[in-house]
Amino acid sequence: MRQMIAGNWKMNGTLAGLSAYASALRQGVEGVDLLVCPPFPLIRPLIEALGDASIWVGAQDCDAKRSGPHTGDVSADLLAELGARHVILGHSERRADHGESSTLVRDKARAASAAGLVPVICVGETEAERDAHETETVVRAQLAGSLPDGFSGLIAYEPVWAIGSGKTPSEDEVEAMHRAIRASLKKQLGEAGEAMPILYGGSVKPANAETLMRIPEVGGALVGGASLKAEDFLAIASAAVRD
Ligand SMILES: O=C[C@H](O)COP(=O)(O)O
Repeated sequence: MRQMIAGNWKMNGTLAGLSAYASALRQGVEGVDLLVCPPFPLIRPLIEALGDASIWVGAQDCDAKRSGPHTGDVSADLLAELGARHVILGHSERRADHGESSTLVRDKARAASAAGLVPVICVGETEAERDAHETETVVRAQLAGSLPDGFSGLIAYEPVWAIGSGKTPSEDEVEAMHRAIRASLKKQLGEAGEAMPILYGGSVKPANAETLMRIPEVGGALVGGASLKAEDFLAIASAAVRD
């Protein structure tokens, strides 16, 4: 199955740098789905800079409510109107920095789906939870709490300790967690859980992408730091499995 390589710029990127990035990305990579999630203000300019290239643009968060007196928040409906196609939800940085619970993530996923966006829901254990051998329990609980009934979208497994650290789990560990997530998805969603893409995220780089993308049940990557340089992002995409 075609893999998805998604870039999460986090709080990085500039308007001034968009044109060069988009030109480089427009060279593209065949047979792989590409998604770039810049900060909110860059969504529309990036869509325009990418023009007719088959590259999706998404957001890094949305609010759970459709509209109203919520200063500083951004609705899923507005993101969809801007042309965003996906929205990352429940990233560990949102869960940690903004105290987002799985219940809130679930409500955001509902709002995103209602607006026609494709949610990419993130789950993953901290280093302390891993050391306490609680990885599967934590991730199962996050899935149970974060996915609305009838959820349709993607999952990203991101061990928190692997994010931006240069460390990754072993291939066996990644495979075991992706299989555990698949089992949870089937249990929660039935048939819909069987084919739902499960991305891996956490220190994916051009040097390790080929190894990671060939692990069974890995449906692509959610890339942070390495998505900021178009050449690195494309190198990772080149390592993805073709359809
Ligand atoms: O959303 C992306 C992840 O947090 C991974 O970030 P990273 O590739 O910089 O480790």
